[in-house]
Amino acid sequence: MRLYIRAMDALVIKKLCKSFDDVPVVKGVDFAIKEGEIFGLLGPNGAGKSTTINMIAGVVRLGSGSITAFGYDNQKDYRYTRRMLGVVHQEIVIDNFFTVNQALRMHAGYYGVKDDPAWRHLLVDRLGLKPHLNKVMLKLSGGLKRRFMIAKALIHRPRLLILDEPTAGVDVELRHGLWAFVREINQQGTTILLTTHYLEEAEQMCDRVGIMNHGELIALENTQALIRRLANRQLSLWLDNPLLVPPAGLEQYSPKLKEEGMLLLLHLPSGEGAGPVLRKLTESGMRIRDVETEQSGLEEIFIHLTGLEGG
Ligand SMILES: Nc1ncnc2c1ncn2[C@@H]1O[C@H](COP(=O)(O)OP(=O)(O)OP(=O)(O)O)[C@@H](O)[C@H]1O
Repeated sequence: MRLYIRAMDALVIKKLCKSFDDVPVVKGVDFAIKEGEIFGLLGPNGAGKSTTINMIAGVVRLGSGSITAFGYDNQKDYRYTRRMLGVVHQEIVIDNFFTVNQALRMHAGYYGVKDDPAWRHLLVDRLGLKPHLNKVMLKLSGGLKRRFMIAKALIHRPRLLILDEPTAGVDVELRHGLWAFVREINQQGTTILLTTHYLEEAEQMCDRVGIMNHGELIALENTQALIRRLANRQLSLWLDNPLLVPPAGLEQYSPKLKEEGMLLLLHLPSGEGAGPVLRKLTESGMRIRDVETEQSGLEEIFIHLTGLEGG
């Protein structure tokens, strides 16, 4: 008999609902995250992502449904789940008059965890906070406050790190550094749930993504599988001889001519290779000098599914 060992669920969300003033903003959301995953919760402004995350974190009261973290109910077993989660909220919340060092030590105590200087130093080091340890928080720049919030969320070594827009308003270099660090702690075993408006980052970072729109989950899939299933590919054909109009019979590929008729652009539907259309064109006598294909990504799928522009 073969034994299958399944990864434990880090988070299980069932039939989650929430209304504010009788207006439903989360409408029956179901999903589960496996331990060790990097999961992205995406959606346009107002889709209900932060409300969902705030219910997971226990800072917004559940409307109905259930949330279980590592097998513990986040209502009944709040004392346990609080220890297992580290949350970086979207709004910057800091302890204005404490220094970075004081605040980090204090937060370990808040979670009932003994101060672990080696871990604290590693966080401080990896998040570039070392030169700022003795500064009061009030005087930190926005980017440094974000880095502090990430250090604070990790100080008690949570098993699930939740990042709600951690790179909003952060410069490109710091964004890369933060994601590299998130990847590193994920490889060391921490499960990650994140939201971001930078869909390219979600595409690169997330094993799976859930897309929310108007309080509902409208897609939930392995990121690359979603892209393969829904993304179109653009085929660019550089021709030997210019065309005045696109060749007949290609309507399904929405043909367009550019570069004074020397470049023919075709959209390949998802799942269709370039072979058949190339054969058809060469058989019709068209001389093709060069071919390029370009795969659209999560951004285009997001716009297609939500009908809205991403970030
Ligand atoms: N405390 C609150 N009281 C009343 N309405 C709220 C409250 N919190 C959120 N909302 C509303 O709930 C809806 C969902 O907001 P939420 O912040 O969850 O969306 P989001 O997907 O995180 O958006 P964003 O990407 O802009 O952060 C919005 O219409 C928002 O105005």
